[in-house]
Amino acid sequence: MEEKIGVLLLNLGGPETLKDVQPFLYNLFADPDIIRLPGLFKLLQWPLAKLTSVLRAPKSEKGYAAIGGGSPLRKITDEQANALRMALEAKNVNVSVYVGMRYWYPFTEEVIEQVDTLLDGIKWDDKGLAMAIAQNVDTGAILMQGFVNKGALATIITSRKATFFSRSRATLWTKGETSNNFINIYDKRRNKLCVQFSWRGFLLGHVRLLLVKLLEIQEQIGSSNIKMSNLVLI
Ligand SMILES: C=CC1=C(C)c2cc3[nH]c(cc4nc(cc5[nH]c(cc1n2)c(C)c5CCC(=O)O)C(CCC(=O)O)=C4C)c(C)c3C=C
Ligand SMILES: [Fe+2]
Repeated sequence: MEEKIGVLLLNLGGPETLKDVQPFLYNLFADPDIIRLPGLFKLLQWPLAKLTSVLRAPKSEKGYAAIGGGSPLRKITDEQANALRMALEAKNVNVSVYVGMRYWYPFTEEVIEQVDTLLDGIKWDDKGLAMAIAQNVDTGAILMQGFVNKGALATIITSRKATFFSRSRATLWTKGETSNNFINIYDKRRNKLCVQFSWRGFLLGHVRLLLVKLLEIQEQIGSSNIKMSNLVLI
């Protein structure tokens, strides 16, 4: 059996939007490795983390607003992961590279869980690719059709943005990286947008499966929660 190597790049994470700043600071201050209180004062760790994060958030938000509205840490770390993945693939190393963060998304624990299950369940073609179609959950309209490799899929999981593998340029590209018109992927934990993955090689064999998937999604999150902007990546 071919050896498979997984590389997990660990970083701390940073708030991606201004709304993330206070909960991010809470995660940071609640960690005794960052702020350690002696003896019984330990019991105050969480209330103090809450208080200081709320007090500090407005000033930090101003700082983040000045640099584009969020931390660049995740983008930089994702880019490092992609560069590493491509460099190892160029050396014919069968590798999957992931990013996990300690204080913000993608949280390390989640990444480990999701990535394993998903990547192993996909039938990759002989070039390591699978067809991916982004579809509006509500209207059924196909928005985007492309190919993904393991790297693109890992990026989708960690960045929550539809990312494809460009066969002509042999690189990953995230839809919207120049236009800012991203296809966002649902994250149950934040209850934001809707996503379901299912991967098959052929578009035609897909339609029925897709309908089944849609029904499943509606059952899972309740049709009232599905907005026009909700997308499904199949
Ligand atoms: C009491 C204040 C703070 C301590 C102590 C502190 C220690 C500490 N922080 C990191 C890593 C990060 N901190 C980040 C942002 C950040 N940290 C604080 C405060 C303390 N950090 C604030 C208020 C903020 C928000 C930004 C700001 O307002 O200045 C980040 C995120 C960086 C990003 O890209 O957004 C990281 C990462 C460590 C490792 C550490 C002690 C070892
Ligand atoms: Fe800090």
